[in-house]
Amino acid sequence: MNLVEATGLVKHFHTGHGAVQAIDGVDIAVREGETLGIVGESGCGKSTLGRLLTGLLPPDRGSVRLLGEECAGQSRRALRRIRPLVQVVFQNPYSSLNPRRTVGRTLLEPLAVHRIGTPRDRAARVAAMLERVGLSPAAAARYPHEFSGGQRQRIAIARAMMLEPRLILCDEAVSALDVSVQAQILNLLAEMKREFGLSYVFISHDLSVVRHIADRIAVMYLGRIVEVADRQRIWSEPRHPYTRALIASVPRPRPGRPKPAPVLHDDLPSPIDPPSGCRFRTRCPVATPSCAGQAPVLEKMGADHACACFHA
Ligand SMILES: Nc1ncnc2c1ncn2[C@@H]1O[C@H](COP(=O)(O)OP(=O)(O)OP(=O)(O)O)[C@@H](O)[C@H]1O
Repeated sequence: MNLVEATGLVKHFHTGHGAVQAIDGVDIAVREGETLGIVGESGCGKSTLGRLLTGLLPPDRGSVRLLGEECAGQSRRALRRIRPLVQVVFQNPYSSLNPRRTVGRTLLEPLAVHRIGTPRDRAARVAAMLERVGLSPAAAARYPHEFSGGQRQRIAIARAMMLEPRLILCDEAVSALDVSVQAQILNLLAEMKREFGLSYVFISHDLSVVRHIADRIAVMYLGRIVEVADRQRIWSEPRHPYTRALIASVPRPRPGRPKPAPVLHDDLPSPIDPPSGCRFRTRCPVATPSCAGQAPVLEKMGADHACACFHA
């Protein structure tokens, strides 16, 4: 079953330089209990898509159905009912936690806003959740600056869990952490998913991170999904030249070997004036003149695998 179903999503941001085509024709679903990874270079539209899929941002066009309910075009009041089911963990726990509030107050707040439980129940829930994420209940009396980066991300996860959500958007949630701490947080997220039957939309520019946590991976390029498949298939049988380039650029340290040359040399073209037809064609090693015409659409390449490339 699908927890989220998005079709025909378009989101442009109007700036002094023109309209940024952040999302331009995306169809994607998030299945119940899955982790959907979204990867792509910085500026491809990952965060915008994550915010659209979780109802945090309204699309210009298209539909987002969350648990069967249409989010697009709904009033704030109507959205308030489904909001608690969707929570977010951002990249930077330093800025996403209020430095002037104790951890306990931060965790209590969502319960108080939604009038859940008595004050005593709420305090017990906070203590239990702190323990669940690997912190002491005594952490409730302390302030964010007293914790390390990894601990703060545990607090952010605890806060996201307080309202028993069905879906958590993790936007570069481990990108600011050291590799060993990243692994601990990824393990915690995986445990929480199993235990609470959660789904995640997991956004990262780092394919090697997404590979560890995602069940399915959607690869984005300039506002569009160019390939989507289960994680093994994306890794072992990538069909889109952009996916191949991303995989080739994942560093695989081999002692004594020189570092490979970068695969994606040029910068991402401007999302204000993207290339016609296939948007990747200006950087693509297999592009032909016909790629400048029609834009390729996602076509089925096998079970649970789709790719938008004329040469796939
Ligand atoms: N509020 C906004 N106003 C104007 N442009 C925006 C806004 N939000 C995003 N953009 C632009 O939309 C495009 C997609 O941004 P988005 O943050 O979704 O990409 P991303 O892949 O998540 O990149 P990053 O990893 O750098 O956040 C970028 O060109 C960005 O500058």
